[in-house]
Amino acid sequence: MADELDPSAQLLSLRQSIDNVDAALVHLLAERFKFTQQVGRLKATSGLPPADPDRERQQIQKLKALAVESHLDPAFGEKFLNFIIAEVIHQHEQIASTGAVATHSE
Ligand SMILES: C=C(O[C@@H]1C=C(C(=O)O)C=C[C@H]1O)C(=O)O
Repeated sequence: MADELDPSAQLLSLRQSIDNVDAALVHLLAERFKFTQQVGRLKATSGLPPADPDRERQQIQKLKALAVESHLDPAFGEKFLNFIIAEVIHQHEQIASTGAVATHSE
């Protein structure tokens, strides 16, 4: 257990767990963007608008309830989801106008 170790070993162990969570978040976000890009292509070929405010409101409500259950600040959960959704809408606009999402690799 991390709390049986000296402080520097505890810090290392906790940071390894944080790194694992960060890696999982990146993988989950990459999967989410793969699906949202499919939605973007479907909307573009069907003439649907990039944003769907009703769906966004439903998602925010669901996520805030989940955040409360999970002892996460619901205001933070809302900000986080809105940040992701804004990027998704931007990508949907790009797909509608150019047919693809601009890629960034560093
Ligand atoms: C992915 C969609 O497009 C947009 C992005 C959303 C999201 O990232 O969850 C939700 C609603 C839309 O504004 C969708 O319509 O489902």
